[in-house]
Amino acid sequence: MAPRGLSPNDPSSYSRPDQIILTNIFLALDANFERKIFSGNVDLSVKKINEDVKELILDSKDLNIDSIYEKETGRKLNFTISSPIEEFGSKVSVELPPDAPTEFVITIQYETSPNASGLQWLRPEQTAGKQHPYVFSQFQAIAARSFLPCQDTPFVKTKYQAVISVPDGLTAVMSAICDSSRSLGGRGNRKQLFHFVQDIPIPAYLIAIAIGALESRDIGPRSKVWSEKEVVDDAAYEFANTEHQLRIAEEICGPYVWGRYDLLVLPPSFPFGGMENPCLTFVTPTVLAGDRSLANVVAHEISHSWTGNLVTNANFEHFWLNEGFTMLIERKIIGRLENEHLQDFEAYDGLQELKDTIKRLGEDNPLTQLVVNLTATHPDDAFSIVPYEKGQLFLRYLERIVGGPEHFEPFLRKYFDTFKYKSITTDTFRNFYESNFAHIDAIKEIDWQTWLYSPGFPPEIPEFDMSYVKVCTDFSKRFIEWDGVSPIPFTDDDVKSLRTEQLIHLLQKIIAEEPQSIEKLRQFEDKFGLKSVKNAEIKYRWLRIGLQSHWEDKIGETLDWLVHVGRMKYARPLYRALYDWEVSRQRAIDSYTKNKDNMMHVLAYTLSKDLKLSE
Ligand SMILES: CC/C=C\C/C=C\C[C@@H](O)/C=C/C=C/C=C\[C@@H](O)CCCC(=O)O
Ligand SMILES: [Zn+2]
Repeated sequence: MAPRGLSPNDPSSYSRPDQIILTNIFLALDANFERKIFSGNVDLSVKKINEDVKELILDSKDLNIDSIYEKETGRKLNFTISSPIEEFGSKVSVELPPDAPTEFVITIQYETSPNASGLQWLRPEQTAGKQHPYVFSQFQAIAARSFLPCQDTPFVKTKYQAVISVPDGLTAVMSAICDSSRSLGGRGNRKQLFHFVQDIPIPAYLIAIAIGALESRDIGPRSKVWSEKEVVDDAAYEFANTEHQLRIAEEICGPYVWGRYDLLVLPPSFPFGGMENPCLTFVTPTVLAGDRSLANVVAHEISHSWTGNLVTNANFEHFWLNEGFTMLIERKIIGRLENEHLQDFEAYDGLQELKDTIKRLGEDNPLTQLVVNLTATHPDDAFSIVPYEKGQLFLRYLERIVGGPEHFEPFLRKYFDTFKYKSITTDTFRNFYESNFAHIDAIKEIDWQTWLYSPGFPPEIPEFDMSYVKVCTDFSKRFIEWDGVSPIPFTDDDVKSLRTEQLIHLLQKIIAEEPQSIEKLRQFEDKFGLKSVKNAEIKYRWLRIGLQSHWEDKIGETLDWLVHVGRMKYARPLYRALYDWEVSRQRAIDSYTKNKDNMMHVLAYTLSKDLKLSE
């Protein structure tokens, strides 16, 4: 448990941007794969808000800080580093010279730790090509402080530039524009330099880096896909609709300001489906289904170009502002890209997952509120789909109250335009909505208090178009009522008639049912071709169904899969299911213990709690 930080703006940060605020970050770092560290300098430009401020407080985690000095004069600055508070890291207090001007630059010489919570260093054998090492970052929510000393709060947004030196033969990419004219190594050089510029102010959690044997393919006028060469062509196929999605997003949200929209497909230990790093979305290889059926992850990350990256939650208590809006825009993109039935189908599917999550967490659990209190809670411990799905339901409700998309979408564009480059809280959004729709009487009936601050189910569930749901409900009923002795109640045509999304939904429905007999599951697996299924959303649900029905064959299959796949969305529920069954519990713990050093920190940390190995 961490006490609320000193910051009045953010319980997860030590920093005091109300006193003195970062205005620019310049990183000059060397990537050392032997030692698994970055080392070098960061120049932090700062601006006093209070002229009497005596110290600059920065967040850090496991950083080895060598020296801090004023850049212009070279004067050394005294600093102290507090003892760390668990996952929150240490407070770095830098003494400011009494005559420091209002704006100045400090240089910090430092190196990261091999255990940096925001970085994963992979040995060559852990990569697709097996020849070269790889490192990637995941800084949301508060792991940027393990890469650089900074004000690690989304309240603070800065531009950044970086010069990264990497071993010859490897390529560095960042959440910025690469200045390729300056990013040259030269034959025979041991190291090559990559230069990056991010000219739009972003919070520290959106700084991102990956270095590996990367190749790229153009997939549109402003997009490339990057990955190791073993997967780059599959990735280019899967994401071929990116430009189309970007154009639809611009119709809904306004101009795309980030210049490039590239994608990086990471190794399978990447812990999330996607991460909206500006200019370069990071994406898990588990979305490479081979049939573009999981491209909604890209619609989601594209949406973040406005929701989260332009208009940002001021701290992670207001995370729903990032994710609820993103889910809304994601589904609007799907609606226009495909059809409105699918938009509603996905929203309905999300509602089922929300119900399961609220049931699991408990209806009175404060973490099921839209706005949460993170005073004593680490953001990683608060993370769930609640801000995503409950947030999206709230926005759909707010949209309906004011007369539907025709009125709400122009409002959304105005909202993005008004608050672009800023970080805001829920109150700012509420005031903006209420003043924009002051002429609509119906808004008086909105129960903001319950929607925002009450735990449990949302006060109102919209009516969804059920065209795609009906067949899933019918299939699920047929399966559940089937005795397993008579012939399986599905024809080959039935199987072919289902869209991938419907099969996923059908499996989700079966998860919510009582355990099924293994004989039924075997026949279902054959009929629907689930044994060697490539689609990770299907595989994950099928493994869950197998485990909850105590099908022993599925224990080994699950553990084998999870040795490589670190996506939290799959790994956590599957590990929990293994833990819940006494037959698989010890095997799950043994497998976790053996593999945890190969997992990204956020997964190892949350799994240790799921497996009751830590508090
Ligand atoms: C109320 C919750 C408060 C704070 C949570 C914020 C961050 C938590 C941290 O664990 C990082 C989350 C990063 C998420 C990135 C991408 C997601 O959208 C992926 C969703 C799951 C998936 O598809 O794999
Ligand atoms: Zn998101």
